[in-house]
Amino acid sequence: MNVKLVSAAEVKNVLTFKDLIPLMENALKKFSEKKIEQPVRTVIPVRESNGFLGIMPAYSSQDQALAAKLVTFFPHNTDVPTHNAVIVVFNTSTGVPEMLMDGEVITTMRTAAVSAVATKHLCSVEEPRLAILGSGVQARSHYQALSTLMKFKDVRIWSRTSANAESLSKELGCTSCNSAEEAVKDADVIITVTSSSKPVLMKEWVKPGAYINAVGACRPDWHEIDPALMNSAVLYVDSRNAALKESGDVILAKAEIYAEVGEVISGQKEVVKGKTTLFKSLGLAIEDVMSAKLVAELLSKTE
Ligand SMILES: NC(=O)C1=CN([C@@H]2O[C@H](COP(=O)(O)OP(=O)(O)OC[C@H]3O[C@@H](n4cnc5c(N)ncnc54)[C@H](O)[C@@H]3O)[C@@H](O)[C@H]2O)C=CC1
Ligand SMILES: O=C(O)C1=NCCCC1
Repeated sequence: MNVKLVSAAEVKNVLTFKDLIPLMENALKKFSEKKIEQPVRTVIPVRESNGFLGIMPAYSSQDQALAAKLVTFFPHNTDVPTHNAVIVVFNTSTGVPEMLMDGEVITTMRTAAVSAVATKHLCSVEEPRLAILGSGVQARSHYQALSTLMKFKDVRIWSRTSANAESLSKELGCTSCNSAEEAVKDADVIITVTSSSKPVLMKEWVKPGAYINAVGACRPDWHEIDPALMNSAVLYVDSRNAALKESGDVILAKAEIYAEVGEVISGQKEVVKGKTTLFKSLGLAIEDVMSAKLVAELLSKTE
């Protein structure tokens, strides 16, 4: 077996949001058009660490892309990232494994790119006030991704560790806030990217008509969003099947799913305008598979 290893540095060198955002838009569209082979991910709990191993395969015949991501989430990690991943890329004619690629950078970037796509379709405010709850890897990548699509009137960041919020705010040229309520006041776009298993965003703090990218809380007994907010917002998801199995935000609130964001992109569903709107992101294998194919193509051009 002759498998090419692709490091995180090599992925970082070639992957851009300029390429990734339209690619994720196309991946979400194809997923909701049922053109993708993808089960809901298998999750192996590692209870001693309150973490898990996720197994995420997908295949796109149209793109001749076949791969599987193995991703771990250990929320209490301090010296290493809380999320680590590898992607195995297979030859679609023979099934022979061809690449073993870093999946952490791809996960970091593709997740933010998906939120940027959802924001483009579901938020109509020209120069929004942005609030970010959380100050980790996804907080930074979400700011970077959305900044490629829009300017912000102002940006406020809250984190349970104020020093981390201050540090990221200084890095990005934003304002750090001492409470989530202060951060989201009058915000047009809110991004929740915490590892909290209890709500960090309450309905009464959110301006009517605001748009929320809810990215954390990927287990059925974890939630980031106040159930009252889940039940008052127009709810979009990346995958109905994944949301109904994995999303505590949806399950615990018994919230009604209006549409997959891919159904909006493909024109199967109209956007409901003028109402508080929430996109619940869980992460789809096809996002990783298409990202890995792009990285492989970009790397081949540099050889
Ligand atoms: N939807 C998707 O496709 C993906 C979702 N995620 C999720 O996004 C979230 C953020 O991921 P990363 O930024 O990579 O993690 P990270 O570990 O880099 O950052 C986590 C952030 O959450 C905060 N936090 C942790 N526990 C908290 C609590 N109990 N209350 C309030 N804040 C708390 C931390 O202080 C930190 O600011 C995680 O829940 C992760 O599982 C991650 C990758 C993909
Ligand atoms: O899609 C992913 O990759 C992940 N989603 C939820 C948190 C773990 C990684």
